Amino acid sequence: MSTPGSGAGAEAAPQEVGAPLAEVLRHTRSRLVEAGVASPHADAHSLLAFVLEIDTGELQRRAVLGRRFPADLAPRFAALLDRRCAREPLQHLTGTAPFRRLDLAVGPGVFVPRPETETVADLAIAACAGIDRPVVVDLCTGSGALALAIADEVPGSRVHAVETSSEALPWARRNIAGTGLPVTLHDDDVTGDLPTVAPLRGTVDVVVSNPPYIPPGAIPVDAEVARHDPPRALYGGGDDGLEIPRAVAHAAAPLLRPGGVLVMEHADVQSDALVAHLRAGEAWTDVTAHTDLTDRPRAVRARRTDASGRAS
Ligand SMILES: C[S@@+](CC[C@H](N)C(=O)[O-])C[C@H]1O[C@@H](n2cnc3c(N)ncnc32)[C@H](O)[C@@H]1O
Repeated sequence: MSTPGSGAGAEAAPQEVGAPLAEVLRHTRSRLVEAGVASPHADAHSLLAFVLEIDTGELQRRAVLGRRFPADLAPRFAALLDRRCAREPLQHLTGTAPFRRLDLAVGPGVFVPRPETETVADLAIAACAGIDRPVVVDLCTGSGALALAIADEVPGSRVHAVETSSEALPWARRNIAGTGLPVTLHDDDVTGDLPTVAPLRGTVDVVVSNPPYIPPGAIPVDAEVARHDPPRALYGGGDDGLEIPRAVAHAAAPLLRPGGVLVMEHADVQSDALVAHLRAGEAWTDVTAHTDLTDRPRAVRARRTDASGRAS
């Protein structure tokens, strides 16, 4: 079948002739398959639902699938489909990314929050259990995903978010304003002294982070990631990609109170190295590796010792 954007004289795509939505979905899915999109079925539903301004759930209903595509929406849909086939992230096209109970605004300049980071949020939220009005710091916040999820799910929490990228900061600001959740945003660099959060030193209950951690040589395979996630959000620095994660641990130690908890995401191959790094220092105890939903070790959790090196 010919496709929109495939040149002069091309056969009209089903949406251009007002075909039933089921047929438009099939056509969309096959274009996405041809383009090498990893999730063609889900993306076809999301794109079509987005343009029709309905829920993806509604698109599953037989009565809805039999409806004809509104011809006036065809140019917009064709343009979005072409962009998705050129491997622009779906979330940049719809302008939002779901993260736990939130829909966050995302686009060029900010990292798109990933489902696996929801497990990291779980660990941080669990670490807040039983603490009255816990103080939480999210280092390398990007869109604000972890900070906002914790503010949303831990009532009474006082959450601070740190980010250094001038391109990412406006997205975090926008999400904080859009959700109305109590998160304080700091423009600061985790590789420095973090003066903006210095007043919190020794008082923080939980530090959470999904920092950049990809080693320099490991080019992401997905075009969406390689071309559209900001390089600063991806590459962790050093031969092993752990320069920034180590800086995060270094910055977290003075912020946390004795007994406070650090939770940090990393790549599966980095688990042993990061666990060993934290165990080697005096700042941490109870250092444990945690798996994601596919059972790969993707996060480390550690407890702050007291000044004498004991867990409090
Ligand atoms: C992998 S992204 C994660 C964003 C967000 N935490 C999430 O899970 O969606 C890493 C973030 O760290 C930020 N970052 C990189 N280096 C930093 C630094 N030295 N200080 C503070 N933030 C930094 C990047 O700009 C990016 O937003």
